[in-house]
Amino acid sequence: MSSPPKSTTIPHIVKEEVIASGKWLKLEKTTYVDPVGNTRTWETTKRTTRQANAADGVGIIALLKRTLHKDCVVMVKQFRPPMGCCTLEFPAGLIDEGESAETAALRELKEETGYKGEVVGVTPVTCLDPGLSNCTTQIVMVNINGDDLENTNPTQQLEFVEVLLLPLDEFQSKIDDLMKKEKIVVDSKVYIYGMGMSQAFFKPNELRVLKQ
Ligand SMILES: Nc1nc(=O)[nH]c2c1ncn2[C@H]1C[C@H](O)[C@@H](COP(=O)(O)OP(=O)(O)O)O1
Repeated sequence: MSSPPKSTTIPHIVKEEVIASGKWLKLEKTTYVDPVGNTRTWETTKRTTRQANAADGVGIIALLKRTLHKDCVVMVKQFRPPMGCCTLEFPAGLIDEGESAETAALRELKEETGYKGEVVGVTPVTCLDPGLSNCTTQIVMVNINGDDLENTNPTQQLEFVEVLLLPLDEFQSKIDDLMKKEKIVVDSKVYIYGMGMSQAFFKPNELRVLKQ
């Protein structure tokens, strides 16, 4: 015998109480009503730095294009305190006050890698880890003319960030090689991009036979 259907409600936030706050982050107790009308709580982290009507930060998929070279994705390796080890990530950073995602992306790319790029696309605001935090990002696609004089000997402004160039057509396998060689954790956006690239390069027709 099936149980009677529960009434459905539009889930919504009731209140947000700050439990702890630091310079960069705060922890809140979020009280909300769930889809069946029950009032519940959730532990939520938020950045204190978010600018009005903007994502918290940008991630940058930067493609270095040079004559007689394979196109390479510009990656950064750095020690990340929350992980307690080095990570492999797309260049990224927080959006400053009054900045657009595009401007923040070109600024962060220059700071972290030394390259000067040109924006060719930008995603909508996307969430990063919605079970943990309200943190959002916009991913900005950037092309870098590696033949341009200003990009032939790039000088980064952050000494603790190592720049790695990974060929686009071997992106996933180069990452797998790196992970075998050293203790490094790969950002999930990066690995998923690699899986997508492998699909596009090596199994481009497989998707067509799949039903929606
Ligand atoms: N959660 C954080 N804790 C900190 O102690 N400091 C933090 C946090 N998040 C950002 N920052 C600091 C570190 C940098 O000095 C600035 C700017 O970071 P940005 O380069 O924009 O972003 P990432 O490259 O993603 O660190 O903020």
